[in-house]
Amino acid sequence: MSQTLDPTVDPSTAAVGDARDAGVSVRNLWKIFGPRADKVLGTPDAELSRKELKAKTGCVVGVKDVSFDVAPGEVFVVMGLSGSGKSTLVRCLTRLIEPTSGTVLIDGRDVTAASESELRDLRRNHASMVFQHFGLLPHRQVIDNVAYGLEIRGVPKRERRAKAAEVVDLVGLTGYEKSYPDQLSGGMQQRVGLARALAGDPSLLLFDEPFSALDPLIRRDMQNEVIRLHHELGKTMVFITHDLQEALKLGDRILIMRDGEVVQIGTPDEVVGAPADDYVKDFTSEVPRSHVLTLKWVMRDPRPGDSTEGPVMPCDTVVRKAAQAALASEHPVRVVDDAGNVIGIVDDDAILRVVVAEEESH
Ligand SMILES: Nc1ncnc2c1ncn2[C@@H]1O[C@H](COP(=O)(O)OP(=O)(O)OP(=O)(O)O)[C@@H](O)[C@H]1O
Repeated sequence: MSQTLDPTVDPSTAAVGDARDAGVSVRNLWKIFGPRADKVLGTPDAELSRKELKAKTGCVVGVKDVSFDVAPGEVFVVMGLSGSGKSTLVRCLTRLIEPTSGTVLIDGRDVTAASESELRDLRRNHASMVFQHFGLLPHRQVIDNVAYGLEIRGVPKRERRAKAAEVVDLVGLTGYEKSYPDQLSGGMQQRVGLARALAGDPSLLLFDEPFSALDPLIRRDMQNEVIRLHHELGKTMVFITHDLQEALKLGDRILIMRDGEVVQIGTPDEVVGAPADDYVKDFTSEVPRSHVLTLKWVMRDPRPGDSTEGPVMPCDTVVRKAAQAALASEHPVRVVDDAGNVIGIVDDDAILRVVVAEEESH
């Protein structure tokens, strides 16, 4: 998909000035719920575990010192178990929940310093949210649900209907413009929610577990829909899920949260190939590695006597995709970087080790 940021740069130490080019930039974000929450920060209590802090002060840490950047056009997934702080984090981005401290920039604009009217402008025109519960207006037809945000903005009827028709078409709902929400299946209602979010042409889409309540097959369709829309529109997306498969499928990078904190930020292959700790390892243990790991993870250094006749493949080729051609060739695969330089060699047994280990774990 899009270009990812350099994972070796620790976002918590990168200068905020660098963040102006990011689609979203978050620095040292905290949200503490409870009485006198703002008194906790800057004291040793802030270092307590979530459980200890709750016992001592009655406050709950929703988000704890979180920093990250999302590149323009990137799909950034926030993943974690229930209660890990995902919803709080994404709501802090547009201040639907007021952060206790920290900064958030969206398209270079400082959200944390924005006035009420600037916030309204941000939510209407720049950052749209898609929720699990669609929040559709039951007495309005699809077309008017989709156009609702434009209506609030004061866009004339003819213009907003034309724009709504365009996005209804984009999400595959042509023919249902005059239907009412309760005449649609869950998946179709979610498409209306998507269309509504897209109607204002925001640069950023925020998804809060939008597909969790859908049947698995419909859910897969909707994930594919998001991928297709991303290819077509290239918008920056922050997508929350507790489902690792969904995270791996959609994310250019994944942020894994636990108890309000960041445990790891990485590309899907980094999260599966080099989990930051046992928590991430547990999460990823069921993942079919050949579907996620790229040749970069299984190649060895080139040696002088290596055959130069094997197939050439880019280092970001997923092992499963490489397997057939690799195993069919008598010569090992030559792995190349973007410039076409051979940076590694993949022998058959390296491929088989991944594939066989996967078979054994199932
Ligand atoms: N308004 C609130 N007041 C007090 N505590 C809250 C509030 N909202 C959330 N919390 C707490 O903050 C923590 C993070 O909650 P959050 O809803 O962000 O997690 P989540 O990862 O999105 O979970 P889920 O997947 O279940 O929605 C939880 O411990 C939750 O109980």
